[in-house]
Amino acid sequence: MAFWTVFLCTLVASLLGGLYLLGVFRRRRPNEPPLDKGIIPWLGYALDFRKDSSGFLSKMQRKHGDIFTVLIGGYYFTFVMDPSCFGAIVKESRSKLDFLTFSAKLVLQVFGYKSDKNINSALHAFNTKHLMGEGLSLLTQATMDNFQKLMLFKLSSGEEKRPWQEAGLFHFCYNIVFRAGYLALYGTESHQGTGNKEKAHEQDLIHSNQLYTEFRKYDRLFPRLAYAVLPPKDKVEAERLKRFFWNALSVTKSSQKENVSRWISEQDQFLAESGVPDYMRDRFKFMMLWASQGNTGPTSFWLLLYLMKNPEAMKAVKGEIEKVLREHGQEVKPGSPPINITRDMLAQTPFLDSAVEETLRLVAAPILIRAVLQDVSLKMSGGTEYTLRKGDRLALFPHLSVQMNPEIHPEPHEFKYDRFVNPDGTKKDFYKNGKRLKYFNMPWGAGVSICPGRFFATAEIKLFVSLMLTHYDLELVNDKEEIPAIDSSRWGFGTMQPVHDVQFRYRQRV
Ligand code: HEM
Repeated sequence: MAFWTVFLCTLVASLLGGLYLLGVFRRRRPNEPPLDKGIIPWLGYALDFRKDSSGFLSKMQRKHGDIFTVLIGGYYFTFVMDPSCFGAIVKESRSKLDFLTFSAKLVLQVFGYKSDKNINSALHAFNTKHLMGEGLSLLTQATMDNFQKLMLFKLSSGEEKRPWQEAGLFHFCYNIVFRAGYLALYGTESHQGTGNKEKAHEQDLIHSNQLYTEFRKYDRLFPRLAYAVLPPKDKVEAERLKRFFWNALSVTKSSQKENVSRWISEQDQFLAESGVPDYMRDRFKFMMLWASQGNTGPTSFWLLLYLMKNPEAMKAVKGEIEKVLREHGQEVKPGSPPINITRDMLAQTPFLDSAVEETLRLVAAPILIRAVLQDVSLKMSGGTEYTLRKGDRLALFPHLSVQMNPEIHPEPHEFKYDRFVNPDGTKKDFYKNGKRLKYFNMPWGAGVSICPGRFFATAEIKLFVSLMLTHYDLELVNDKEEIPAIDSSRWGFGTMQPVHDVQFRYRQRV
């Protein structure tokens, strides 16, 4: 009898526990945002969210308004779509809204990197030192040198025209920008041993191209890897690719490189001094490769495509670059050396800046996530105050709530190269309901996790596009071709990618 009582109690307790975990008992409390658990226990809206996050969130916003809590794969996410309270969220103390809890899980899953809170905080100093300020000039110059190596081939006579070549624009931009960025950050082949500079240079071209090819394979698997929904065959491939990168960027291989950026070398040295084992340092470098190279190439593609589809924008941006070059005594003509664009010169291009920002507005779509460590209260612009529940996650999707919001950016689907600049070159202000907004474009995230590479990324994109416009003749193979749609399986992972490539022709001028 006693046995059956214990058995039944255990069974009931397990059943209740199971139902609790599936979210069956969760109810909306007073002052909490509307709660929507969907119809599938535990999974909730995971399938809809993964298929097309933007479409799903847009539907939820229409149904519930500017704040709502949804169940996605066992977690309750509260999405806040009202930009006027982003400031309060971003500034909330880390003891209440924490970025690291969520990101630590993700980076372990996708890069095999086990992060440590103290080390993470200490690494921020290297970002400030080398990706901003003085360090940025060095990196910009290194990137410029590598772009020249990859893109500009000297003609012996300086007279005859090179033939037209055809390629996929997305592939072309991603390939070149990835390789220039990779070589600038992770260093070039050492020629100390052989003394043969040409051979080392040749090796850099081959090696960086191989790395790009493997990177793209990983890139394609990335969203499903992050959602942990890869089928077994792709899982094996993802593991192979991880190992490939850990090995290619390993401590042993890096020691044979020269010109390694101080951003990479000093972070690595710090990890070593903090007692992080070699194999984990390799994984860290893979994570940095992903962070630094996964978005810049795709953004350059979109910018170049938007310019090629908008003659007025192309004329303004090209004219601006040529003017800056002229003012610095540089000209693109037969026999002249390739142009050299410095960080100072990049500071004199307000229309190109605006075109970059406009491109990011259209195609950069991160989802910013914080773990709610204590109950938090949040006041919306309409005055209603909500309580976010401890244990849930808070999420922002600025692409929908800010960047494509017609109240902030009229005709949000249009590319307007000068959207962010006044005719006199100063930056424009943006408003919603008559109130000036601080957060009107958020491609880089915000607050503690804001992208530390944003200035470098902008410099890379501007260098690449400037070189393409000044040294190459460019045309679309079919100039009537529409701009391809965005691949909706990648929302939330930074810059979006197109559903297909666009063929173009290019020819180096001189
Ligand atoms: C167009 C190019 C880029 C875009 C759109 C972009 C976007 C972002 C975003 C949205 C985040 C924050 C993610 C979050 O809050 O969860 C981020 C983080 C980060 N980005 Fe970028 N990024 C770009 C280029 C770069 C480059 C070139 C570098 C380095 C050279 C870089 C380094 C990083 C690092 C290290 C983090 C992690 C920061 C942390 O965990 O605190 N990014 N990036």
